Amino acid sequence: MTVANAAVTPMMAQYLDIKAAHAGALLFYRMGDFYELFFDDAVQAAEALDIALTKRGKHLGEDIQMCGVPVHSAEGYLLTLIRKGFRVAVCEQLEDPAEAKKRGSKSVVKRGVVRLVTPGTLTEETLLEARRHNFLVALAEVRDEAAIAWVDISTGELRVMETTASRFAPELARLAPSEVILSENRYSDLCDLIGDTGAAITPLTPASFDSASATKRLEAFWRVQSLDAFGTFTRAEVSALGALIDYLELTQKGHLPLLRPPQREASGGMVQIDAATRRNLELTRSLSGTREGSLLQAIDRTVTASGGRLLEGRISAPSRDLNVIRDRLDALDWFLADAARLDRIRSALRNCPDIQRALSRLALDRGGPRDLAAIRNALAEFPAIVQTLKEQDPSLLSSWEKALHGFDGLSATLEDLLVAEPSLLVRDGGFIAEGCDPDLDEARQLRDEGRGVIATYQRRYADETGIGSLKIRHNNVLGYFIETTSTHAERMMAAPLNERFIHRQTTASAVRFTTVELSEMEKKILNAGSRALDIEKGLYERLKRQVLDLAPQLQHAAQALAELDAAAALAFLSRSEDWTRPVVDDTRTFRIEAGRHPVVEKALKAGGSPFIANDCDLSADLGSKLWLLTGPNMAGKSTFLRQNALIALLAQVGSHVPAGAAHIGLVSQLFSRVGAADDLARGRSTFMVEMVETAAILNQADDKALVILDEIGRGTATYDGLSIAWATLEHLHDVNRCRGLFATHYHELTELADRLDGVVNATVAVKEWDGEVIFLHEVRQGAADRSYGVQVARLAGLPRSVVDRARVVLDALEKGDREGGARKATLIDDLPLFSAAASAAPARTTQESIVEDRLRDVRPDEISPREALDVLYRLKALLDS
Ligand SMILES: Nc1ncnc2c1ncn2[C@@H]1O[C@H](COP(=O)(O)OP(=O)(O)OP(=O)(O)O)[C@@H](O)[C@H]1O
Repeated sequence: MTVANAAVTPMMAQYLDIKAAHAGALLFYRMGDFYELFFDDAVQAAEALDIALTKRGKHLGEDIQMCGVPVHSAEGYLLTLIRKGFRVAVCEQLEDPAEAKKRGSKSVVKRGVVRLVTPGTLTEETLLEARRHNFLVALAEVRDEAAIAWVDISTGELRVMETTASRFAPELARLAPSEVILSENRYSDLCDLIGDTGAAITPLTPASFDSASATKRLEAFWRVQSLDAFGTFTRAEVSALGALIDYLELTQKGHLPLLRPPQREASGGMVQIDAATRRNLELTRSLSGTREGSLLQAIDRTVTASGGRLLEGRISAPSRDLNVIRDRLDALDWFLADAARLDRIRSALRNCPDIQRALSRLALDRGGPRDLAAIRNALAEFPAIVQTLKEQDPSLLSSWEKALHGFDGLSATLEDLLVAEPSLLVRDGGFIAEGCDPDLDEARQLRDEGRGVIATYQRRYADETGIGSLKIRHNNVLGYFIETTSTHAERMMAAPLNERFIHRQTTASAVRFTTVELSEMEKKILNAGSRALDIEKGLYERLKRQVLDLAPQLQHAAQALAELDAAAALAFLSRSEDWTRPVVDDTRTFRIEAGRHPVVEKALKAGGSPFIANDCDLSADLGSKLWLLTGPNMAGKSTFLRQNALIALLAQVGSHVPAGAAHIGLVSQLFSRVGAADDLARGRSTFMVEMVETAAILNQADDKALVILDEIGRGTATYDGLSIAWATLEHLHDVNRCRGLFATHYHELTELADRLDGVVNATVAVKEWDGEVIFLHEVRQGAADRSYGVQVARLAGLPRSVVDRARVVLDALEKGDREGGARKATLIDDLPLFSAAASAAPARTTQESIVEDRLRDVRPDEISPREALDVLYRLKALLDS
């Protein structure tokens, strides 16, 4: 669209044209050293960034709102805007303003959008989390087929998976993308589902998803005759991949990222875990949404960012392939076998910067000398790593070792040419080492000598004028200039000094001059400086080309480093936390001896308390095996449930496990639910959420599933809840025939153990002593005798009157239950409403018992009179407390 409006200045016309083509984004319009925003963009950005909103001129009679950010600090502002859900079109000047002037004084500098910054297409170090992937996901459907493709352009990873639309939600939960693209036809149907993941949603026209043109687009992108070179893809998969490439072309404006060929992922290859289970087990994020408190955080010992990203991916998608699991376990054991070897590899890896992200920035032309140095520094560690891996045995390790060869030439060139700590940006120069290029050395010498000469000028001018405070300074507007305070202005501007010193500027406190020789020397310095920079730029381009020529090999090597790091980190973890290698096979065994919860154990350890290990056996040759766990609140039921799920998951990640021994028959699906938390944001009640989630399990779990249900049914009236829990257990047992753990406060359910084969009662033991519960955290066979809720409430600090009253009500209810429904009502009616004080007697007994207990330990014959007095005071204090 061209704006033909006489009242509009040429620059404004250009702005409006560009803005019209990028309506959905804030337009960062480059003007000199600033990115300026106008109109509504300015209003939104000023508010989001908390910067000043100003006005400049008028457009169609209205003030033009405006704000701006300096180019050199634009990244920080971009980050804030992206985090707040904006997308930004970066519009640069495409020519030197001098060029524009040549076309006439009114000509506008050519400008164009060079990049559309969106959450899923970031590459800058400052905009990304080092240890997390930044996925852009495409959801595609072609007739009955569906597919999901995802790319992290900051690492080059590209994958695609055939799926069904009903599995979009769990896959999105696994990938936790920053941005999801989909056809605008499906926007309204899928908007909520994607919104739940917190990702930005970008609808595109259906043309972006057209599978026929997608094939051509993909073939052109990888310059191949046919996609068959990468495998066979369904039409939906091609559509999803094509849409990703289309969107990258749209956002990257000609700078295409370095992507590895698409890899197909089979959904059957990994344990299926839905969003609620992930949340509930706090796999990579805790319930509060942060890494803190998650399984990942508790076990991540990787020393490189790419190793960290790989581990997160593995925890999110444990394998169901026995060969994969065994290979990973073998690699881990190889590291464990030799402590020195493990430490050697980890210290070499620690020095390896993130090659994947450096490469991606170089390919997109957003890199700089520091990215070259990152690759150089990583390459320098390769020989030591290869040397260590040479002692290998496991097959996985030998393939990693092979990936690290073939970089000697590149490594030597980077070592020779780059300085130890180069600048971030090419334009800052100074990153090429001395002695590499005679022309560069000469230009630098001239420039530096010139600077030295200027220092001698300053001394000379001070002598000549007799002004000791005279200085030669430099700024971008005037270049080099001579400056004196205004007190000397008159003398400097009168004969004879004014013949030599040419006046340039007067400011409030100073006057500025130049001389012919100073201007000439400045020209020389500038010429030499820009010549040096040009030479450096040329060398940078050459080095970049050399690196990018080896990009596929470097990506492969980077992947090997990440794999090595993940294996070594899990070995290190196993060694330091005393974990064991699990047996994983294709049976339906599930036997864990002395299992622990890695996160709870870590928290307890920090507080100096031990974690009580527990066994669990859900092995079943045929049919179902379910443990029904009863026990008081706070006894450790939820911890026990989760620890068994996590141990199975870790085993299938290919990790050792926090247990004395573990034998896990492959788990296909993992489900974990807790009697619900409210989901008010989506307008669903506690109970509704609980039932929707339970329904999902009952409809999906197969006989290889592991199901963990924690107090299902608690969100409604007792008898309704009990009946639902009862029927759910029966269904899991008879229909799903899965392995599972079911924690409940409904003691009536324990009767099911007599009726259903394969249902076993277990309880978390407590000791009751003098009206107090003591948690033993030991899981034993059998059912809990009662729930101790009132005692636990007391421990929580409920007022004594309330606890006492609760005890009276509980007695009445239990008595009523024994004597029949009608009798219960009478008993409750009979309860004296204000008798809490009267019934406080038992509590008093408790206090006296403690005193008695202490007294029993006192040996009067063995203590001194002084100690006896102490005991007396302490006993008295106990009585009064
Ligand atoms: N095996 C264990 N060894 C030591 N401490 C444990 C163990 N299991 C649980 N705990 C401690 O007990 C606390 C309560 O555990 P958990 O939440 O699992 O109990 P719960 O029985 O599920 O309680 P509720 O029924 O109230 O939900 C934990 O925070 C932990 O500190």
